[in-house]
Amino acid sequence: MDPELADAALRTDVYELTMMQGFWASGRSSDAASYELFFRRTPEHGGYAVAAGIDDVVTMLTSMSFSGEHIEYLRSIRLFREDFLSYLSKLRFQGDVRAVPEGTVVFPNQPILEVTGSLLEAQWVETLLLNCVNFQTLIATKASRMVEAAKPSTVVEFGLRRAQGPNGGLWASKASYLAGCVGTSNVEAGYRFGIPVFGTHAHSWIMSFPTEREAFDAYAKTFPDQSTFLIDTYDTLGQGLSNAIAVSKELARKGHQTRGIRLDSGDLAALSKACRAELDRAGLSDVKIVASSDIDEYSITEFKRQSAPIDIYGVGTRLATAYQEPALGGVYKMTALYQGTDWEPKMKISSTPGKSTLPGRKQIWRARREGQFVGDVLALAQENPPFDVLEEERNGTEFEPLLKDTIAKGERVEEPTAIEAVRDRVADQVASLPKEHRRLADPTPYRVELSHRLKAYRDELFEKLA
Ligand SMILES: Nc1ncnc2c1ncn2[C@@H]1O[C@H](COP(=O)(O)OP(=O)(O)OP(=O)(O)O)[C@@H](O)[C@H]1O
Ligand SMILES: O=P(O)(O)OC[C@H]1O[C@H](OP(=O)(O)OP(=O)(O)O)[C@H](O)[C@@H]1O
Ligand SMILES: O=C(O)c1cccnc1
Repeated sequence: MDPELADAALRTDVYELTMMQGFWASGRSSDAASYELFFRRTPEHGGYAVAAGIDDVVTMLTSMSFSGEHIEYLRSIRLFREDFLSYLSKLRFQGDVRAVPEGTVVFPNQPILEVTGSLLEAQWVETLLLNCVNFQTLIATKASRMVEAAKPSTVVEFGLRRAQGPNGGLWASKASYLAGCVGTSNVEAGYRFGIPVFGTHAHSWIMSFPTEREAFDAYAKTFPDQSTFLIDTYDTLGQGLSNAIAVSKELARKGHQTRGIRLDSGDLAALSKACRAELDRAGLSDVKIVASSDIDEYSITEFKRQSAPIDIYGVGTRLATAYQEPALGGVYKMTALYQGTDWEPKMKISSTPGKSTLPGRKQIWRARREGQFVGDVLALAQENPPFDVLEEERNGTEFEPLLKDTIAKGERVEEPTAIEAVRDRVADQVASLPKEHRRLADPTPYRVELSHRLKAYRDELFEKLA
């Protein structure tokens, strides 16, 4: 198992543990509750998000337990009763989880994941699942925006060195790959997840030789079929480009093929045009142009507008840190409580518009017509497909329930999906979302409706509580 996922029992806020002791001490350890994870707003006012981190949550929930050392530590902070610590040492997550499949395109206020189990267990897992799904969804969404902007060019993720710590770097590489990046520079991510790794070389390589030409020659000698020359250390369109062309021609004479050149400063659009023209003139049309340096989906759009012939974008900081909006505000809220014999709906009422929650266990029904998503309906879990809500869409429309059983009584329902299959799913999901919801500027909001029963349920409970 991935070491990041192996030891998650303490990946929680201490208030979860104090509440757990409270439930336990008041004899409520086995009272059941249902919670759902959702976010209220897509990052950067985008039209969609790509759900990620779900499979990792399933792995953590089905394997986590408090070790002897964990219990020792909890004892040392003098908050917990000895008999409660003994209870914790045997605790396993035994609840149920329903979730959208990893890589599903999702929208605000939809339950991405639902936990149903004892109050105590559902509280235990809150923080770790928010930590995992919020970050990976944030990065998968950011990566998807960049990959969409770059098409038909491709995006390689270069973020590890400026990511938020080693775990931030690792999960960013994974989320970026499943959202459509073609690879990463992060060797640990390659090792852990089987993601293709790519790389060029640094300015320091050039600077370590007396001349740029010697640096290129030495690299070409070591990697005759794998070289991408960084040409901007001294004079991009002067010696940089001509050295790269000379070395590439020599490689070609010996039956080898230079992969590319990399531009890392200056006007990347103008430079890429000049480089493309010179490379083509030299018979090196197969040599690709890689651009890097603070690139994001906005500058990629700008490069495209300027018809920059950039084949590959190397994107680091702004992807791995989701630079413009570095957190997804996903939350975990109680929707129902099992009281004696029946489920009782729960909702939080807020004076802030949009912050009240929707009560009850739910299902998301996604309508597709001719392969394209036309809208979603949030319904109560036990409802039949709410065809009546998207009435005008009914002809030829297929409704698919998005929340699937992923954990049943603490056991994984299905093996995790291979990363390549998740990547294919993301590609299919994003392609199924009509273009107007995908554009960066003022995307048309995707249609998400409530079923009549869910609306009535909410209004009734609101009347009762307000
Ligand atoms: N033609 C272009 N259109 C839009 N953005 C561009 C274009 N060319 C470069 N950029 C972006 O402009 C910024 C250039 O920043 P800046 O001038 O600070 O750095 P630089 O050219 O990389 O030089 P240095 O590496 O010396 O800091 C980068 O974010 C780059 O991606
Ligand atoms: O700009 P980002 O999107 O984060 O992409 C990664 C950046 O990291 C490297 O620069 P760095 O200055 O760290 O090393 P270098 O000396 O090899 O250029 C690389 O040259 C890119 O500019
Ligand atoms: O391989 C590269 O070119 C690379 C890797 C990490 C960061 N910047 C560039």
